[in-house]
Amino acid sequence: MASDPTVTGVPPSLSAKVVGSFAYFTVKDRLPTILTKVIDTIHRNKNKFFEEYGEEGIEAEKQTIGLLSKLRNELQTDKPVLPLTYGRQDTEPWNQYLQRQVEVQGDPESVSWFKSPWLYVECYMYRRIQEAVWLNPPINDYDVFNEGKTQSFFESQQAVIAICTYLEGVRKHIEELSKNELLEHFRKLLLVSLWGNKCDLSISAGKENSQKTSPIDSLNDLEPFILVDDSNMVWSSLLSAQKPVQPGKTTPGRVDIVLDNAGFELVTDLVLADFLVSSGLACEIHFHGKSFPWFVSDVTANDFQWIIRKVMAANHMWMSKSGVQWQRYLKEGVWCYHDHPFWTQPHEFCDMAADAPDLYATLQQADLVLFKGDLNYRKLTGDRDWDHTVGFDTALRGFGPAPLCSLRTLKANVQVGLQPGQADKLTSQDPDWMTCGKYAVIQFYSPKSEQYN
Ligand SMILES: O=P(O)(O)OC[C@@]1(O)O[C@H](CO)[C@@H](O)[C@@H]1O
Ligand SMILES: [Mn+2]
Repeated sequence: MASDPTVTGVPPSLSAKVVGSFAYFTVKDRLPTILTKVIDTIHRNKNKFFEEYGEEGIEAEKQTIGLLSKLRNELQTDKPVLPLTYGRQDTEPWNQYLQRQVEVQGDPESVSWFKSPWLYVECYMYRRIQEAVWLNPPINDYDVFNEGKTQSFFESQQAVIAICTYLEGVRKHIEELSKNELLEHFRKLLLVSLWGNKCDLSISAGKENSQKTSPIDSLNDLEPFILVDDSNMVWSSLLSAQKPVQPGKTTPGRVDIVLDNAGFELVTDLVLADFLVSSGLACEIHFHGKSFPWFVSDVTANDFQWIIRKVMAANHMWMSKSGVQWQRYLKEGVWCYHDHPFWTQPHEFCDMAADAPDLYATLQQADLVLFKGDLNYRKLTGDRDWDHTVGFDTALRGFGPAPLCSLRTLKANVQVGLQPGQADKLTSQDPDWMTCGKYAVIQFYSPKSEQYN
């Protein structure tokens, strides 16, 4: 059975019912803005739908916009959350989750947009956007967020070139590197992947948000903004995953990366993954993405393949060489991409073992799981009003399929694992520290934690 949100000792979920909170402003302003942009995108593509599908395309465009306008109205007038109607594999779990909320909140009327957990209604909005698209063939495989994701990649070209060039430099000398040099490169590429998370399009409500400068050069300046840095434990977990195969020879472990955003952030993740394999720190990388467009900029299978094709086809030697290598890793099965419906559901991750046991079992096979981004952090910690000094392990509430690490820039007001006084100091310096995207954490937890202390 999934976790009961009323359990004593567990703080309440963040919610728009707290007027003036970040959740409140998100539901009141940011979500309707995102919905309006989606409607506008579909409308702008009317001619394209006509060219592809004739009158049927126009009709589908009209119907989709009708459903999305209705959704925006439900949100803005704080209507109860409605069950999903379109039958997909995930419809039943979504409707069961609604039922669970009704039980917790008392009656269906109170499970409304402004009165329910923020995490739940925000995820629900993306699922309803997709329902509106799925219900309207022939445009039912249209990705309403595609334009922003591809634009974010093209606008980050210089930064992509910079990190691919850096990667090539490391790869060339990889055999000669000392352990300390390897550690230094590892930490740099971990940080590049961490700061890559600044480039999401949901926090900016779809407004352009790309990387313009060289990410390697900015690392030193960004160092003071890392509030928790467990990178040494991540490194130790990789070393202790090395298993002896014969005297003097070891084989590295498996790393899973739970991806967040497409565009520049995805490139930083691929570069890190390439480094882990080519340095012998990992033998296999499993990427986990979303099975439909999610939170504006999250990676789907299409985005994943598209970006590798684009990097391969680039007009820059080291960039295209990286792309060719990544394609090879995929072909050889050294890298693989998975999606699972659980990633596009509203559950806290402490529910995963009960509600998606197959996914939990998959993650248990990893030696290290990297969780990218803010939404994953919210789900790791249940998006609850935790005291900032509560331990990351406590906030995980039993979730721990394998040693894991969150690489996250702060864009929502949940943060655990800080030192006493640290949050107060930040609040006095920078009242928006939890939501402005300027700060970051590298937070590690291992179910076998004694090993890393
Ligand atoms: O998970 P990501 O891409 O780092 O961030 C997603 C995000 O921008 O969307 C939500 C705000 O509406 C928050 O979870 C977070 O701020
Ligand atoms: Mn995202």
